[in-house]
Amino acid sequence: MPKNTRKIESGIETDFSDKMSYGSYLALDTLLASQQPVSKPEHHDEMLFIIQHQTSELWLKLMLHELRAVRRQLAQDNLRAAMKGVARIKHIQRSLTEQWSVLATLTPSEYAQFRGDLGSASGFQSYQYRAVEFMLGNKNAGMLKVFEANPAAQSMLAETLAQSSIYDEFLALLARRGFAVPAELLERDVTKAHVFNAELVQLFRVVYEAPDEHWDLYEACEELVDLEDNFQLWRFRHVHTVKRIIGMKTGTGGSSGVGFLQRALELTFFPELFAVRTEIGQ
Ligand code: HEM
Ligand SMILES: N[C@@H](CC(=O)c1ccccc1NC=O)C(=O)O
Repeated sequence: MPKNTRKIESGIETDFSDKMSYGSYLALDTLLASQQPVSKPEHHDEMLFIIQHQTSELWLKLMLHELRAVRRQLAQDNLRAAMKGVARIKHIQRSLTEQWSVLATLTPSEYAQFRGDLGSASGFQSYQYRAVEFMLGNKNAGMLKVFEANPAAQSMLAETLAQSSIYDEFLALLARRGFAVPAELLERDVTKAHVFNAELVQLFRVVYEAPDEHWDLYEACEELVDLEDNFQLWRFRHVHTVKRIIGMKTGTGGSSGVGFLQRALELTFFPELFAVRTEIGQ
C-alpha cells in the first residue's frame, strides 16, 4: 500500500446496481441539481446565497415536522414527550442562527453584483418560515396573500393559521391540570395572534413561585422561553446581516428593509412568560 493511504477493506460494499445506496436514499441527484443560479455570467457568490437559503429551508422543514409533533403531544397531555421535541427544535434553531456566519462572508460589493438578478424574490415569501411563526402563535392572515401563486403553500398556511398554536395547546393543558386559564384564551379565535392577558401572568406566577409543586410545568415554561429567545436571535442575526450587506436599502420584497425587519423583533409569542419575570418575588 502507498504511504498515508488507507486500504479499502474487502467487505466494503461497492455494487449498488440493485440496492439502495447513500445517494439514492438521500435523492442526492435531485438535491444537488437544485442549486440553479440566475446571474449571467454566473456570479461565484450566488452558490453561497442559494445554499444558505436551501439549508435554512431544510432546517425549517424539520422544525415544522417537530413542531407538529409537539402540538400533538401537548394536546394529548404528553408534556415530557412534547418537551423532548422542543429540545430538538432548540438545536435546530442554534444551527439556523449559527449559519448566519457563513452568509456574513458575502460582502456588499459581491451581493450588489447579482442582487438585481433576484427580481422581487425575497425571504418574505418563505412559506415554511411563516408556518413556523404561525405554529408558535404569531398568526397573521394577511401573510397568505403573498402565496396566491402557490396554491399548495397557501393552503398549508391557511390550515396552519386555523390550527391552535403550541402556546394555545400548552394553555389548554394547564386548564386540564386545573389551572384557571382565562376562558377568553381557551376560546380565542386561533387565526389571530395571541394577545397579552394579565390574568395569565398571575397563573404563571403560581408556577414560578412554587416550582417544586409544578416542576414539569415550570420546566416547560422555561423551554418555551428558550424557543422565543432563539427565534428572536435568528431574527436579530438576519437584521444585522441585512444591515451589513444592503445597509438601509429597500428590500426586493418591497419592504422598507431593515426598519421593517426590526419591527418583527417587537413581536412576542409568549408575552406572559416574559411578564412574569417582573412579578416574581414582588
Ligand atoms: C444577503 C442576504 C439577505 C438579505 C439582504 C435579506 C434581506 C431581506 C429583506 C430586506 C427582507 C424584508 C422583505 C423584503 O423587502 O425583501 C427579508 C425578509 C426575510 N428574509 Fe431575508 N435577507 C437575506 C438573507 C436571508 C436568508 C439567508 C434567509 C433564510 C431563510 C432569509 C429569510 C427571510 C425571511 C424569512 C424574511 C421574512 C422576515 C419577516 O417577515 O420578518 N433572508 N430579507
Ligand atoms: N430581500 C433581499 C433579497 C433576498 O435576500 C432574497 C432574494 C431571493 C431569495 C431569498 C432572499 N432572502 C431573503 O430575503 C434583498 O432585499 O436583497
